Amino acid sequence: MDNPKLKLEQVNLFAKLKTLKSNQQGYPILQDISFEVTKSEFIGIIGLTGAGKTSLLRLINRLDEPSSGKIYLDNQEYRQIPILELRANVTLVAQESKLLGMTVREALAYPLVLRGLAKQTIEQRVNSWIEQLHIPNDWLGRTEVQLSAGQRQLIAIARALIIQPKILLLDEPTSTLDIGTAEHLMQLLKELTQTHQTTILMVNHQLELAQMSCTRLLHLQQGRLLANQKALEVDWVNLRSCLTQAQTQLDEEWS
Ligand SMILES: Nc1ncnc2c1ncn2[C@@H]1O[C@H](COP(=O)(O)OP(=O)(O)OP(=O)(O)O)[C@@H](O)[C@H]1O
Repeated sequence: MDNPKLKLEQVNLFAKLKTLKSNQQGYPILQDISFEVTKSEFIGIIGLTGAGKTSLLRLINRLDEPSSGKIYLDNQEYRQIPILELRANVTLVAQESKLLGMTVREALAYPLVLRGLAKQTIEQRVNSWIEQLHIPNDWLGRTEVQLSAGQRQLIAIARALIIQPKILLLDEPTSTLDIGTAEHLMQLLKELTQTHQTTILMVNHQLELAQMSCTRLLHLQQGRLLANQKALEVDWVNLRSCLTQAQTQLDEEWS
């Protein structure tokens, strides 16, 4: 793959536990992860509970550092990139997002205010995303406590889209959305990879949504990359049944 946008090279992540002595290593969370992602790709990240999906997104957003191995953005090693510059290009929407006591409209505008954009530009961009995401007007004056989990999730996604990052990291973005809203969002995100060359990495347990949007699938199993496959080459029926079976078994072991 020529000139990859994002590249992970033999990345390992071990748990940092307070109880460990200085010469001890925590248990492995991610092991020997290597892959490359180019512009405009829509990557689905799947795997059972605890497979390491969120940990992987956190590393790519540099909320955590790899214990060993390297991550590159446009051939520049992550640690060489100033953190604010990195986060302006690589934005994470976590599973739980906060609106910091602002109203929805204020929260949507805030990242653009921080970037010093003109008031009119901010208003135009905010209104455009409100329209594209079908956000009803009566949500705009509400604060976090007046929103449902699904409404909060959609606002968090809107806030990330408004920044227009080069790489968008989504951790289970549809987990609390109704199916119609989820499908509409997948369609919008897919268009964004084409119109803005945005690269998307999305953790999603809902395989049918990954199937409708993703161009490639990364399958994590117990912290290792089990498969890195083009979406068109994935046997979705078989994958769905394997994952369901394995998750049931895992749930039984834990109960
Ligand atoms: N801060 C941490 N310290 C120690 N262990 C952690 C930490 N965060 C995650 N882990 C462990 O790392 C493993 C991977 O967790 P992670 O949250 O990345 O999984 P996941 O695939 O996102 O799971 P889920 O689908 O349940 O969200 C789990 O065994 C978890 O217990």
